[in-house]
Amino acid sequence: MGIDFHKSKDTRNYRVRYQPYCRQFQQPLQTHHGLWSHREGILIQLSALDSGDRLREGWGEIAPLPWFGSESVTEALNFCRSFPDTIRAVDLVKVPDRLPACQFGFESAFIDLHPSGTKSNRFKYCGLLPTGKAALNPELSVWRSGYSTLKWKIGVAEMSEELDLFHQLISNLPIGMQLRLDANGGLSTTQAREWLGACEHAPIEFLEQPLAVSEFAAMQRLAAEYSTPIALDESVATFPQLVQCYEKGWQGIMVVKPAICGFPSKLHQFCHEHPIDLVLSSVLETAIARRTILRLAATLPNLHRPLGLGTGHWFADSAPVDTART
Ligand SMILES: O=C(O)CCC(=O)c1ccccc1C(=O)O
Ligand SMILES: [Mg+2]
Repeated sequence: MGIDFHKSKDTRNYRVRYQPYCRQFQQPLQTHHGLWSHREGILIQLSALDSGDRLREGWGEIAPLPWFGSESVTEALNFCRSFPDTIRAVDLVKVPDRLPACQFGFESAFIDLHPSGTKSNRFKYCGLLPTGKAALNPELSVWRSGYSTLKWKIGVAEMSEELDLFHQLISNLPIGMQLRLDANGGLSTTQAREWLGACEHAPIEFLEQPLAVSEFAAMQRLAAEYSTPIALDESVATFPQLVQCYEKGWQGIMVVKPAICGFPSKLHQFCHEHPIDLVLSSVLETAIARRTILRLAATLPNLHRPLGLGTGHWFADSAPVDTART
């Protein structure tokens, strides 16, 4: 990950193959952005014979999240079709900034070809609860999966109804369990204040993206006024946005979804040069992108917060996707 693959000495020609996929969720995920029922993406495979005539393969994944400002799967697929079917590491610069999920996918495949022996890190994870009343079901597997932190979506239903569920959820939380609340930018300033008031004496790790991306200054004011931390998510979706929020003086938590944040090497470098309070988070990608994210996590400094990757139970077919055809 420390290697910048744009300047890599790897001059080999790799054959590129790609395979679109679609995975159904066990149940749709309800967020302020709407109802989401399946994940579509593209698996990337690079292959070449090495000097000893052994086949070398690297895998990457493009898992866009257009409602967060990344490209769509169609745009990603059009790019894959237009890209040469043989590439070298230096060709990564040709993946433009308007396609951050493609930047992640293609560089991931190169990283996979050059695995560096990183220390194995045992991380804590945050499990994703279903939205609304469903979270209260004690039979849910997330309650028994050993998570120390759970995330619950808000900004979806009527405020009073959600607050009522919130109090029930809090009173049922096991001792020591923390909760992340994620509004996906769906609250007004007044509602955000009401939520932050309700969080005051509850075990809330942070309130994620309470307001719309355009409300940066208002989120800075909320962060200064309340004891519950505010985390940015949609506001820092892509790498240029992350840099911009940092430069505008955001000192709070940043939830970064590597799969839509552009080149992992750029994120790696930025995190090494700047002391950011980082949470890595899933976009409900497959095991391929997850592997890249875990490799990245193992190389980052100050990654003290549980990883937002506790989403495996979301898929109906939880077997890892490990084959690709063209
Ligand atoms: O970050 C996590 O803990 C879980 C992942 C998550 O919440 C999520 C998953 C897919 C798309 C958007 C989001 C989000 O954080 O808003
Ligand atoms: Mg979020």
